Amino acid sequence: MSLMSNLLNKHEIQAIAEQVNFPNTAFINGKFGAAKSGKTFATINPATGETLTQIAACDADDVDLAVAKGRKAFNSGSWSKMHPTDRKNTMIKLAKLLTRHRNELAVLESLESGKPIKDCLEIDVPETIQCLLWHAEAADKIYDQISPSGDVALGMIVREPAGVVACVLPWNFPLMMLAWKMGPALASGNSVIVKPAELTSMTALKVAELAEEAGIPEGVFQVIPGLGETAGQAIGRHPDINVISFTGSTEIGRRFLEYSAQSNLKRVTLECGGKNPAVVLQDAKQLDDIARHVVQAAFWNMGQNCTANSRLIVHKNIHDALVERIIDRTADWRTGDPLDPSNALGAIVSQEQFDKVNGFIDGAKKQGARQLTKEPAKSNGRGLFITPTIFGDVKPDMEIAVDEVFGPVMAVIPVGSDQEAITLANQTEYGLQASLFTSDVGRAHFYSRQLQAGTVSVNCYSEGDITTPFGGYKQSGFGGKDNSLMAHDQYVQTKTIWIDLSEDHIEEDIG
Ligand SMILES: NC(=O)C1=CN([C@@H]2O[C@H](COP(=O)(O)OP(=O)(O)OC[C@H]3O[C@@H](n4cnc5c(N)ncnc54)[C@H](O)[C@@H]3O)[C@@H](O)[C@H]2O)C=CC1
Ligand code: BAL
Repeated sequence: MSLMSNLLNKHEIQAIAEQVNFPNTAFINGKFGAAKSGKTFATINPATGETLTQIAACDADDVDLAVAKGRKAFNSGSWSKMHPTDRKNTMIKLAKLLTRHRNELAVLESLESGKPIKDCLEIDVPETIQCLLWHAEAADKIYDQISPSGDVALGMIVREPAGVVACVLPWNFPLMMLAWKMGPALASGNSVIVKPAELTSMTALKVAELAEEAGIPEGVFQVIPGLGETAGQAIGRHPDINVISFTGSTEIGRRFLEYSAQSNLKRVTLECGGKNPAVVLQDAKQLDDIARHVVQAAFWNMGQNCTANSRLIVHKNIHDALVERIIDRTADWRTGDPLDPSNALGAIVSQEQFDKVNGFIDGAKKQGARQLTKEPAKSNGRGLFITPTIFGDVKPDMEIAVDEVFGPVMAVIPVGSDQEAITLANQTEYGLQASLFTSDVGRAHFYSRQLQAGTVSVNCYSEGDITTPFGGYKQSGFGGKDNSLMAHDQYVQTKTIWIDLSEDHIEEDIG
């Protein structure tokens, strides 16, 4: 199956946008329907301010129903005890359906999130499909273990699905984060309940439609859109959910730990914020390449990325030459209509985020940071646009050097030595990702070990790929990893089965 998305032209994209149906009802036990309360909330196109549709606002009653149906499906074995090869094939069928609907998914994703359509077509949708396929393939390739317990016993360590899993999603990569979680959770045999972020519910609901068509049994994959305070909290506190896999802010991640402690001690895995550094050592060469990576790292997805490199920590000897190149490169990142495939950046996801990012920009100016790029274009009158903004001479204690901005804002911090660069890079409560640039392989090894981050990319900006575990150190994450086979560990529990093989026992049995 080809995962390559043909990049459509502007007119073709517009035509899809005009015809596409907006999925807006919850998907519980194989049926689409309104929330029990009948309540809805608006989903808004951040590029135009228009309301796209009203989405079912699920709350505790809907969560109760979905969990009951998920548990029933789990206990029935319709999925949990299905032969792993059949689970694999069903998930592959889903991936094929996603491929068939890839353009529609990309347009829905762009419309509700403001993400540039080029990214949706070339990155988000293909990687979503690849992720589901990769985990599907793993379903019948992960083995249980036999312990080294000698001849007197057979110690079997078996992996069993955890049960009912809830995935609580962010809005910055709605489809990709869905796939990162539903892929391994379904492949391991769980019943999966998804709560999309309230800003971006539609693509998860479209996936539900396709999951049904693929033949995933009812109750096994359910989507309950809703607000964090209501649906999210009800999930967090539910006594019959076994695992919650969360991506979002550290503040809400912390709350899920509280919910768990106050309810049934459900397992919680957290993928939270970051204040990620790009560290450029004194010996770094290839400044053009470095500038390309640093700009991508800071501004991709309008900087709304948990691994955004929002701090550039650069040795003073190469500072000017590098910063000049970065400013030149930034001009290539055209910001505008997300549905125009020639734009690299789209809209900021919501008014709240837009105000928050502008607050950081204003704060940086007040605190004395030097604005190196033009005054950011803050809006086209209707939509929420902020052009890439770079501040120089940033002091390590300024807000933009400390807080997660989650917008297209880069803080440049000059340093006098490589060790100072590493010390500053680690001077944060977060530890998700760090990029390190050096021309010396020894330094690369030495300093990448010193960086306190779940992923360190050397001479590039990267989060790794589907084969490498993703998750943070410190307050960036907790409890498990996304991606790679380790992701499956989030969604299984291990059981020891100890079978006595001692001679006494056998003689007794034989009589
Ligand atoms: N690590 C990451 O990838 C992300 C980080 N963020 C950070 O978080 C900041 C705030 O963005 P938000 O959308 O507000 O993220 P958030 O952390 O509030 O939302 C993430 C998910 O948690 C749910 N949620 C919110 N409040 C809840 C509650 N009280 N109980 C249970 N569930 C709840 C939301 O509905 C959503 O599904 C951003 O400015 C950014 O700094 C946001 C999204 C993704
Ligand atoms: N960049 C993938 C994870 C996240 O931003 O939440």
